[in-house]
This record gives sequence, structure tokens and C-alpha cells, in this order.
Amino acid sequence: MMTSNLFTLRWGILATGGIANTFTKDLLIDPTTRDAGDIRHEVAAAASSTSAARAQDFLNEVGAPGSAKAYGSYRELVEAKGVDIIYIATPHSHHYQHARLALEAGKHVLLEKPIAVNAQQCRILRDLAKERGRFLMEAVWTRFFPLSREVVEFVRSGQLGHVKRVFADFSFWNDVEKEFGNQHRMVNLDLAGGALLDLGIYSLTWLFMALYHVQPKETQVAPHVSSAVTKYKPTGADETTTVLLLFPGTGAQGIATTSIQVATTPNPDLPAPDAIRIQGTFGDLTVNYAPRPRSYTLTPAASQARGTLASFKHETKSFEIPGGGHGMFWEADECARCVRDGRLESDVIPLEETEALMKVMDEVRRQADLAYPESIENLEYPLEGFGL
Ligand SMILES: NC(=O)C1=CN([C@@H]2O[C@H](COP(=O)(O)OP(=O)(O)OC[C@H]3O[C@@H](n4cnc5c(N)ncnc54)[C@H](OP(=O)(O)O)[C@@H]3O)[C@@H](O)[C@H]2O)C=CC1
Ligand SMILES: O=C1OC[C@@H](O)[C@H](O)[C@H]1O
Repeated sequence: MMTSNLFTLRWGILATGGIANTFTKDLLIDPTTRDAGDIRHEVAAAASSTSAARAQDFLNEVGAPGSAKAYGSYRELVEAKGVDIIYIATPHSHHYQHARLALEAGKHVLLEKPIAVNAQQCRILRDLAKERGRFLMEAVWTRFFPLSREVVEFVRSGQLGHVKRVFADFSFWNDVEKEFGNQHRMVNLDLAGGALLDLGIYSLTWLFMALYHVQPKETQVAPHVSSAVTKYKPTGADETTTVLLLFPGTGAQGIATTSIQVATTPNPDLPAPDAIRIQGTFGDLTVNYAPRPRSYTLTPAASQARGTLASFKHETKSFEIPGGGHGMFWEADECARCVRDGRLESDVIPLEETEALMKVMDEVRRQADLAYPESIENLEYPLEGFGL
């Protein structure tokens, strides 16, 4: 149901690849189908670095309104009147350059994951957004699922007792050589490809949600990092990566795994074990799937000596994604509310936490001697060759 205080956020879509398509279709779903009657999204424009015709095809394909403008360069998009926020959906390697382009043009930014390729770039984007008074958020959509919000509150409330350990996996099997070759963004170092930045970020997100985000400031301390990385021989990108984190504020441990050679769900027609396991002194909470979670299960701990200390029962709770969408609209709704309320960042995914997680990925890469080309680790802006 619409309210009289309806706020409209006008979006500019920067790049026309796979996820831009999925995200923009979600923007076009009526927010009232998910009880978000206070905000509205308008797809105002899209840009392709290829051509304006490609941008127009994209707008037609997603079903954008006829009023939406098509641009053949990213610069025209960020300078367009009638656009409030830019959704950036280019490869990892280009995030820093494109986010700077949008912020310097005075636009708010929702930036696909990972926010940048290293923590220094992230820090510069944070500072720039603050200096310009613009909203900035990394598009880790998982955090905005009602299921994820509920899990975080469950952990924060202490109902699991003291959380001591978390396991999280997001791995996606592909016939890598056949499907990706050497140029695909998943394995191409020139695009900052590899399992860690693309998939492992979700495993790390669950560790951070359960072991860092819920902590009060005094125990929210950066984790110690140990890791193992196996590289994809043809390109040197990471293909199977395991990260062990020790959170010194609490002593809790987290294990995040990721791979592009084996899968969390090897066969979608067969059941697979839950991908996330949060273990507290009163029991376990497991979540079925990292990026797009659909159910969680509570298992109270029991021992002969103490019976159960848990206040919860063994139960599985399932969640639908309403409106026929993919589930990316919840993060978009957060952007609209933050911009409406003059908030420059979301407290569901604070920029400080985005940077702390990015530092973990930096350290994993340092331990594995895995660097991307200097041109994309660079802090300079603008650089040639980024469609600017
Ligand atoms: N949240 C999620 O669930 C998902 C997030 N992602 C993230 O979204 C981002 C994009 O991924 P995805 O959409 O799958 O990628 P695609 O390769 O499908 O699309 C990337 C788009 O970026 C633009 N682009 C600009 N420069 C380059 C370049 N040098 N090489 C390739 N593309 C370029 C192109 O658009 P144009 O020609 O129009 O300029 C291209 O279509 C990544 O950061 C990824 O991690 C990806 C999948 C799922
Ligand atoms: O963000 C993502 O989630 C789903 C994956 O298939 C995709 O490669 C990745 O970028």
C-alpha cells in the first residue's frame, strides 16, 4: 500500500552485464509486494561502455519505462540530471575507478561486491563519499534478506549463548577450463578474478555477520588471518581458498571456504548440507546457502549433565522471495531509505566493516603472494582504459 510519504530513488545503471540485468529487473518489481510501501525505485537511465544502442537494448530487455535514457559512456550517465544513485556492475578491477567517477560527479553509489580490489582503494572511496556527502554501499545483497537480518538478531540477542565458531562455504563448481577459459572475469587476473573476491566474500560475510557485526565496539577487533590458497594454473587466480580467522575480542574462530572446482551444492536436484554453521554454547544455527539464503535451522545443544540451556526448539524456518524477484530489491530499498533520511552509509553493512573484510582478503592474498596487475591495484584516478 502506498503512503503519502512515498520517496522515489532514481537509478542510473552503470554496465549492462549479467548482474545488472538481474538487479534492474528487481528494481522494477512493485515494492508493495514486499511490504515496502514507503519507497519507490525508478530506473532513470543506463549506460554501456560499448554503445548507446547496447544500453537501449538493455533497457528494453529488462522492461524499463520508455522515459529511461540510454547512454554510450559511463561519464554521460554519472553526469545525467534526473539520476540520484549509480549502481555499478562492472568487473572487480573497475570498481574503484567507476565509483570515483560517480562520487566525483556528485552521485550516490551502490557498488557491486567487492567494493574494490584492496583495502586502500576502499578507504579512499569511503573518504571521498564522506567528503562529498554522498551515500556509498557495497552491494552484498545477502545481508538485506529478512532471513539474514533475523539470524543476526538471533545471534546478537544471545539466544545461541556465546558463539565460539562459524563455518561458511560458498563454492561453485564449474568445468573451469571449458566454461571460463582464461579470459572470463572469474579467472582473469586483469579483472581481479578468482574465487576469493568473487565467492569467498560471501563466506567471509557470514563470519563477519556472526562474529564481528554483532559485537559491541570494544570487542569488534580485526581478526588474525591464516589461509591456504590453491591457484588456477592457467592464470594464477585463486581457485580454492580457505581462511581461518581468530577474533581476538572474543576468542571466537571462523572458517571460510570457497572454490571454483567443487560446489556447495554439487547437484541442485539432490539435498546438500547447510553451507553455514554458527555454533554457540546453547546450540547451532545453520543456514542453507550463503549468497541467497532460503532457510535456517536451529538445533539446541543437550548434554547428560545439563540437559539443554537453549530457549529455542529444533526447527527449520523457510523464507520465500516475494514478488517473483531474485532478492536484490532489499538492498535497493535500504539505499532508498538511507538517501531519503540523509544517511551516508547503512548500519547493516557499515563501511568500516566492508574495509575490515577487505583487509582480510588483502592479507589472504599477501600470504599467497597473489597480486593483481599494478594498473588495477593502483590508487590513481583517472586511469586510461577503464571506459572513463
Ligand atoms: N550480487 C550478485 O549476486 C552478483 C554480483 N556480481 C558482481 O557484479 C559484477 C559484474 O559481474 P557480472 O555482471 O557477472 O559480469 P559481466 O561480465 O556479465 O558484466 C560486466 C559488465 O561490465 C562492463 N565492462 C566494462 N568494462 C569491462 C571489461 N573490461 N571487461 C568486461 N566487462 C566490462 C560491461 O558492460 P558494458 O559493455 O555495458 O559497459 C559488462 O557487460 C562483479 O563485481 C561481480 O562480482 C556478479 C554476479 C552475481
Ligand atoms: O556474487 C556472485 O554470486 C553468485 C555467483 O554465481 C557469481 O559468480 C558471484 O559473482
